[in-house]
Amino acid sequence: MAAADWGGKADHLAGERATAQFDVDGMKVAWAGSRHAVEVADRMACLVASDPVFRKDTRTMLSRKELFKDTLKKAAHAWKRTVELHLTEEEANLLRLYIDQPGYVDLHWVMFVPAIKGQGTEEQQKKWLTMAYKFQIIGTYAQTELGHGSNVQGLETTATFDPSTDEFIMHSPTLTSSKWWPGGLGKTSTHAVVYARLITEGKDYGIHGFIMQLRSLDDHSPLPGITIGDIGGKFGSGAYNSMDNGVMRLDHVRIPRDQMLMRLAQVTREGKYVHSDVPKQLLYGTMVYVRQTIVADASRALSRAVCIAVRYGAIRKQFGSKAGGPETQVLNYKTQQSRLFPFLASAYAFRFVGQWLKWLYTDVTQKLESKDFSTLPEAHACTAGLKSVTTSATADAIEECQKLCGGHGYLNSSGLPELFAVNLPACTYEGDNVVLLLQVARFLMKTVSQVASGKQPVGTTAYMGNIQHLMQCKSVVNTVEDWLNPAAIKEVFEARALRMAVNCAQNISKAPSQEEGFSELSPDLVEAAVAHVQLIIVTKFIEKLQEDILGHGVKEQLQKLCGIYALHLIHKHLGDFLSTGCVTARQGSLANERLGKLYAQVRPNAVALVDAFDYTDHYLGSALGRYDGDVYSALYKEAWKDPLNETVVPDGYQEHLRPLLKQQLKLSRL
Ligand SMILES: CCCCCCCCCC/C=C\CCC/C=C/C(=O)SCCNC(=O)CCNC(=O)[C@H](O)C(C)(C)COP(=O)(O)OP(=O)(O)OC[C@H]1O[C@@H](n2cnc3c(N)ncnc32)[C@H](O)[C@@H]1OP(=O)(O)O
Ligand SMILES: Cc1cc2nc3c(=O)[nH]c(=O)nc-3n(C[C@H](O)[C@H](O)[C@H](O)COP(=O)(O)OP(=O)(O)OC[C@H]3O[C@@H](n4cnc5c(N)ncnc54)[C@H](O)[C@@H]3O)c2cc1C
Repeated sequence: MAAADWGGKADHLAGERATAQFDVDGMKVAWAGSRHAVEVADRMACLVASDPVFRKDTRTMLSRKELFKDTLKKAAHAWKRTVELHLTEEEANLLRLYIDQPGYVDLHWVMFVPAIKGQGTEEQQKKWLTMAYKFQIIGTYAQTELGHGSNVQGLETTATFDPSTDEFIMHSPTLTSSKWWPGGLGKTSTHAVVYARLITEGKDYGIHGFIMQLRSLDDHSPLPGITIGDIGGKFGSGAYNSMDNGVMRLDHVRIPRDQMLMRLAQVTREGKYVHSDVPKQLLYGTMVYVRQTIVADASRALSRAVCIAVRYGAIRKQFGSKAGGPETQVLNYKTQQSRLFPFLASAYAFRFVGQWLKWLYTDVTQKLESKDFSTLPEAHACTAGLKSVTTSATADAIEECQKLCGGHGYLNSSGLPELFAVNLPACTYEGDNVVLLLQVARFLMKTVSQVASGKQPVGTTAYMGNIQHLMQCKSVVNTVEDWLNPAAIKEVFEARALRMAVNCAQNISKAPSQEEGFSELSPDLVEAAVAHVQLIIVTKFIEKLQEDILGHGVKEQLQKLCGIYALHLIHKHLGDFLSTGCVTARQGSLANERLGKLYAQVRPNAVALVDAFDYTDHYLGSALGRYDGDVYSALYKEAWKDPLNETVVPDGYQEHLRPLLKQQLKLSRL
């Protein structure tokens, strides 16, 4: 299908496709998760690619105002098509994804609706979700303030209950309490879930969620007492500037009591605070949900960058043989392969761990519904850790893919600058990645202490129960081939993660207090958390290979990619593996040798492996990553679209360039 908007012209990558040793259709199914997923994604991608309203080839050339208006137009058109075509929720989500332009609808569907679902009572859900589902109201998630983002408990906005009127008074007491960042808040949202300190009967009960109407449903003007606007331009052209991230100040704005989200806690008519018998952390449930979706976003973004760099690498040629033979495709350089193929493997690894995380989230949600809260800490640690590791790796990889494409990768028409700019903030939003890794570390330290007191850990920390073995085992790897054994790979990752966590726990216990020790050792704790999360990713990839995977050669390719993912981490973090005594220097170099062989085996399959992502040229948005590989014509054509090329002689020539040139000419004649 990826050729659908390609039109059957000459395929410059045909030779590359002919060398593939596996069934690309089968790989598409493995990547997407099912045949149904491939089919529905194809249909939605084609729907978007064939609709002129969803064009995005000149997006980076638009002014902020034009870009914002274009986003409003696309969102409205998408909704129109959703209704006209009676799209299912799955189809509508994919439609939004392939439109590929961040906008208020993301916050509406990904945060506002889930916040009400998770924290609203049945009655509140009925009232607000009915309107939200029909887009009669547009909502956002207003948590972060100018002064605090990571420290949610430090938020300053107040919601003070007034029993005389049965209302909350929503107020921003300081400049730093201004809401700052919520997407869609700046210019679009009519409503928001606003997080504020609940004060009743003179007592501060901490942060709670409240539904507030922000703008008139007649003329869109802000309601009395609400000052609201956009926070200004952001990194890169196009990119996240399509989103109206907003600032909001509240001046004693009154809302009815029943607009406090009351599933987790209530305030009675008399003003009495009542907390339900559920963990207070459920207030953070929306963030857990979104972090889980961000892992899937990361694998998608990474796979787009890799697709561009692989296809371009197969087209781009530099230098020939000394004997004057043909020039070399840059993808054939071993240095390109060792930089790029780990990203290819990571894209698949993140995709599979994202599919598993979605399952975990669904499982935990079902347990929560039946009041089983036991798996909540693990769900928090897994979503926080995986969000952090996958988004950081993705942002770094997109930047490296730009370099892998040389100068042309720096052009907007390569698609890479925008891809980088859109995905970079994923390292910050929904929790700064370091802050989240410290949460994982906290969970690990608790687990280590539970293991020490004889409790058997479960789920993703079950390996810690094997402490006697893992603290002293030596890797059995003795030859390059031994690194093909998944059990050998898993063991060294388990041993490294456990030993790093136990080292941290032992060092913390030497500190004057737990808190001081945690703070002092936080850089080590972050590394221990990364080791644990990488173990999860490696494990889930290995488990994926134990499933039924159909299609000629598909499993074999995935085995190679799994090997690359794991072994490149051993190579990259060799210091960890050596210092914890999990591998010897010799085993480290055997891993590297194995890695080189795997790169050579993947090389003839590289283009087909990125074809399996099944991206249309529209979605990829890259002159370098085109399906047909006709890179140079595309680059040439794209250049002429730039507004600078609208006139042959540029604006400003008469005022600035001509006088300068004339003056210099005159001086030279003197
Ligand atoms: C071309 C592009 C195409 C389009 C692309 C479109 C992409 C669309 C995708 C859209 C997705 C997103 C859009 C971006 C929108 C962004 C939104 C936001 O950023 S919203 C704001 C998010 N804010 C944060 O994440 C704040 C981070 N901070 C926190 O989460 C917490 O405060 C934290 C974790 C730092 C904890 O703080 P603290 O240490 O103070 O602990 P607490 O006292 O609060 O907690 C004690 C206890 O609770 C545990 N805990 C913490 N969090 C959770 C949780 N979520 N679930 C369960 N448990 C939790 C914590 O570990 C402690 O446990 P204990 O047992 O006591 O150790
Ligand atoms: C594009 C974008 C969209 C967003 N959308 C929304 C939205 O829709 N709604 C919303 O409510 N918010 C939104 N946010 C806000 C976002 O959630 C916060 O920016 C994020 O949670 C990080 O918080 P912060 O900005 O306060 O960073 P800070 O916490 O101030 O971080 C600054 C630095 O301090 C470090 N640091 C902080 N605390 C610690 C610690 N305890 N230990 C060690 N290091 C620490 C961090 O690692 C970081 O390097 C958005 C942000 C962005 C960039």
